Amino acid sequence: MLGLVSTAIIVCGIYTLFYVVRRFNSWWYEPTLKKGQPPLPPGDMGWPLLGNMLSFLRDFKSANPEAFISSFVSRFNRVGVYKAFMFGKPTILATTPEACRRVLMDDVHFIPGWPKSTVKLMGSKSFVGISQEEHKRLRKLTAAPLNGPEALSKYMNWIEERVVSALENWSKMDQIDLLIELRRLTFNIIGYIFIRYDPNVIGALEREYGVLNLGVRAMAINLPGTAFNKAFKARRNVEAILQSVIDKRRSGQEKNDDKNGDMLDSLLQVKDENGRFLTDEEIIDLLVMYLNAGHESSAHITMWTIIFLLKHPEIYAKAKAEQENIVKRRIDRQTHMRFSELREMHYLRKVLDESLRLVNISPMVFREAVDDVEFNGFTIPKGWKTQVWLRNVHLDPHVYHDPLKFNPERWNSFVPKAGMFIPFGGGSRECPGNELAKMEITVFLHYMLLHYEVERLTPDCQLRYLPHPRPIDNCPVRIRKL
Ligand code: HEM
Repeated sequence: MLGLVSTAIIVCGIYTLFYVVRRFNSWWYEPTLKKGQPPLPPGDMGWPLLGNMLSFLRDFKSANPEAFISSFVSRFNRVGVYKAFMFGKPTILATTPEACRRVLMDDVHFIPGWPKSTVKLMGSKSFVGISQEEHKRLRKLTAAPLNGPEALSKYMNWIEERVVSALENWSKMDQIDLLIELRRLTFNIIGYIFIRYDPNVIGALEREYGVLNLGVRAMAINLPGTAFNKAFKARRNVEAILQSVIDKRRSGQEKNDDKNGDMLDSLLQVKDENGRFLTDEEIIDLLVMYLNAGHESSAHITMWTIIFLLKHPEIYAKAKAEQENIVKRRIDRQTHMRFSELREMHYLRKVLDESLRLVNISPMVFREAVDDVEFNGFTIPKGWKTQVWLRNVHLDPHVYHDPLKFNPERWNSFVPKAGMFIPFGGGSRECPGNELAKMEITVFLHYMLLHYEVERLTPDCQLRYLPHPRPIDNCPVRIRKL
């Protein structure tokens, strides 16, 4: 009898302890709401300190990353917002088009809320760390010279030259790791736009970025051997390289031979309303961020579009036929692409949109609520991080029919409502390189489809989803000229 009682006490004790530990984050972090205020969204704040990171990492290391958000939807219904605890902070997960749109478009109540690791690696003076006013000013300075039609038409032929020469070189090699080579190519392009072309500097930077990027979505644990620690060292090396580029440019030792100047020239010359120039630290942080954001995603999306095309020969054939028709319609013997031809590539545009929808290079983007915000009968509390789950919106069967199917034809009649198609984020923080990225990828596909045959050597390779979705072997391929 005594034995039974003590067993019951131990079981109750373990159960109570488990319950207390499991509820700890809620008790500790959830604010007391004012009378009449809607409740916090439903959800699960996981374990103390770790929160939901273990299940996030488990699902994103599995073959089914969708399980992470699905577990909230199945337990708490499709309400669009859930409470959680991620990257060491109480967090709201926004998962439907309506919720994502609300957060992305509301600059008054939401500011950037990137994890500490991202801010440390990109720099507190880059877009992920500066105030809204400063952000507006620097966006204005950098976005149009990068992404506006005039800038794009200026960059197009240079990009074309790089693409043609890369494909030619790759076709002479037995095989290449497609992602690694595409990354090199896109880094050359963004490097040229920002600091013009010095192959040694660009090559050294590109190697450091390979390491830096792996730490961007990692926990900010700076211990020897962690992804964050290695990335932090790479960031220091990048800083040193960029500082020497700036020093040479300031001292006139190294002149930019293009009379129009590059982005670094603009950043060195710009003054704010009080006549203050940007400091080297500010310029370096901006460059670190732009050079990173400006090559990784474009390389990944190009690789994935090629993978999808190879998997679907009928779509490949249609995309190729469109490019052949465009070339046939040229009245002169012109061999270069024309900027206006991009607008004629209706089918390729659908192929690209479908890749962007399926790949979700950034599963989510990060904001923070600066005030209590009401959404859908719930309160998003002031000071909480808010993750906008682009990935979930794009792969949600309530939004897209048969969402895991690569089907460019879906774009024939489907016009997405606000918040339904957000591969470049949205609002004042929407990707400032979106048109440049689409142009780079389109130019690449134009030449690949017309003049090359690509064979994927390991089509069944396992995938990895963090920090970005990719085959773990970086997609070896053989490329042959037709
Ligand atoms: C297919 C390629 C690309 C994809 C899918 C992509 C996606 C994104 C996403 C989702 C964001 C976050 C937006 C938000 O917070 O609402 C972003 C931000 C950003 N992207 Fe891109 N991007 C791509 C290419 C580029 C390129 C080529 C550049 C530069 C030339 C670039 C520069 C940036 C910068 C600087 C930001 C931060 C913007 C800010 O906070 O104001 N991206 N991108």
